[in-house]
Amino acid sequence: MSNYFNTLPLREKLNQLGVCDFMDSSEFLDGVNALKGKKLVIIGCGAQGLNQGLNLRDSGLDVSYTLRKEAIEGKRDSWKNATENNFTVGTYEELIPTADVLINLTPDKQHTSVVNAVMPLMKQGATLSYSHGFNIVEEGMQIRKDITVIMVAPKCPGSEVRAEYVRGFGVPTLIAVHPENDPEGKGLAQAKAYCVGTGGHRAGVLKSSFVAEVKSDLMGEQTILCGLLQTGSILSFDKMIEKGIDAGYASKLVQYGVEVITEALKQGGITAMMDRLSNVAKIKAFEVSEELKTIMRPLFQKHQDDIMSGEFSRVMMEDWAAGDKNLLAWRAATGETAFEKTPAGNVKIGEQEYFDNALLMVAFVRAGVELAFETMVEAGIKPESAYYESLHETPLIANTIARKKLFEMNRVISDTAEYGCYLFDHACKPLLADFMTKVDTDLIGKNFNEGKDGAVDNRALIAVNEVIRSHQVEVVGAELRKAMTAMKSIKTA
Ligand SMILES: NC(=O)C1=CN([C@@H]2O[C@H](COP(=O)(O)OP(=O)(O)OC[C@H]3O[C@@H](n4cnc5c(N)ncnc54)[C@H](OP(=O)(O)O)[C@@H]3O)[C@@H](O)[C@H]2O)C=CC1
Ligand SMILES: CC(=O)[C@](C)(O)C(=O)O
Ligand SMILES: [Mg+2]
Ligand SMILES: [Mg+2]
Repeated sequence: MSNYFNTLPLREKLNQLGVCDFMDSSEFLDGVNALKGKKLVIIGCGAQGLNQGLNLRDSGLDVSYTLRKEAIEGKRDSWKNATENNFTVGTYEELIPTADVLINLTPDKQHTSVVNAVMPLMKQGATLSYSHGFNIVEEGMQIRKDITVIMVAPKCPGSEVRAEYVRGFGVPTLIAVHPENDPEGKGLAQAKAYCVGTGGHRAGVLKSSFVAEVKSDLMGEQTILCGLLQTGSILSFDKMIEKGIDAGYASKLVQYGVEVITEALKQGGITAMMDRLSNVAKIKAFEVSEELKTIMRPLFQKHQDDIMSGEFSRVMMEDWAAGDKNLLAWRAATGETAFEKTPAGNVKIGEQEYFDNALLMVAFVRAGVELAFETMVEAGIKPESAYYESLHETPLIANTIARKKLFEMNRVISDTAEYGCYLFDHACKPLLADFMTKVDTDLIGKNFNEGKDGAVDNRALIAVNEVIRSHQVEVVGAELRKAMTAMKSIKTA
């Protein structure tokens, strides 16, 4: 097997990277019909497996789970997840031959061995589905020619796939049919129905490609979504401790602050988030974020370049082969950070205080979202896709941090995302060392407006507003949010 993307001629690479059609709600009028009465069998019952299955069942589809023997015999968590939710669970031999659609929701590092094990058991003309195209794109997995291969990739953690559905909304989703495996031409209709089943169609669906999904998904998770939220949280917390801010307060400000701040982002983009600050504070946060963008841009570009060339996946697969040596060491190190070890204090922090006392975090979010968006678009990812992957998903990741800090984020996201998150974090912290020496408690820990009379230069303010509002992520975001009429507010701390 070899990297599928790298075997393509440039013309075809560009062609597949550029596949991105926003699907109008009228495309989903047929609901889940294309899958009604069909047998959906999910392999794996973890973050995506359980939550997608719950949504699909609530949408009227027939869902069961197949697990490896050891998981069933050992009554592992995946077995408990499925049985406690009253799903039928069976071995590969029992369930796979009955599946019309086999949904592979095992970790990416297991895909080659799992797919090789299940393929001989699949019936003629069945469909194999993925929620991330790594195995197809980066490893060049070959699937039997009678099988239809589709992807339905929710742009968010599994827990939030469920939470948004229960709220009556959904999460933006990328769907695709692998061009090498669409023998009957039914892939797209099935992917659309699947998306209705998870609720994705209420938030926005892009007709994408395996290639475009992989090259954007890896970038988002490594940089703004997980990597930078981790770096920003740790640096913000450490600075407050260094400057004598109460540890319980600092812990709470960061843990819940990311959620409060990014909730504004989700509702109204960077503009709404920045508008939560006073005018003086906004100008300051703008300047800080511009500086952060300058410092971090080369790192964002390196991540995107390594993702495009296949270097990232090559190195990560070496770690898979080494029994996840780096992943496990980095996971342990994250657990030892002072931020993780300091519980949120029992102090009241008002909603507005999360903005006023944390300009640095607002600046990190603006810088990270814009950089991820810009870097993806420069690399050939379409703006709509880049928007979902950078701006819309950030609050959905922040929700996991609010629950149980970086531990919870890294537990819920895929191992692939977790690996990339640590990789970025380890490179980013040293890059920001000089910058952080200049940061004081006016930017993180105390109210920036305190002791200031609030006066601003009108022209400076107008110029800052103009830069923020005219950024392409804001323009495309305003358009995409028009389709999000069912979006709900999240109750934050
Ligand atoms: N995590 C997320 O939120 C997101 C994940 N994705 C994608 O979804 C897919 C699933 O990821 P995720 O939900 O994180 O996975 P998890 O790690 O949460 O769950 C994996 C499941 O697969 C089972 N499993 C693990 N190894 C094997 C194996 N060798 N053979 C059979 N079953 C196995 C596990 O059960 P057991 O070990 O008990 O057998 C578990 O139920 C990936 O492709 C990922 O990229 C996409 C978007 C977001
Ligand atoms: C949550 C999600 O979309 C990620 C970050 O891509 C993943 O977990 O792989
Ligand atoms: Mg993702
Ligand atoms: Mg991912």
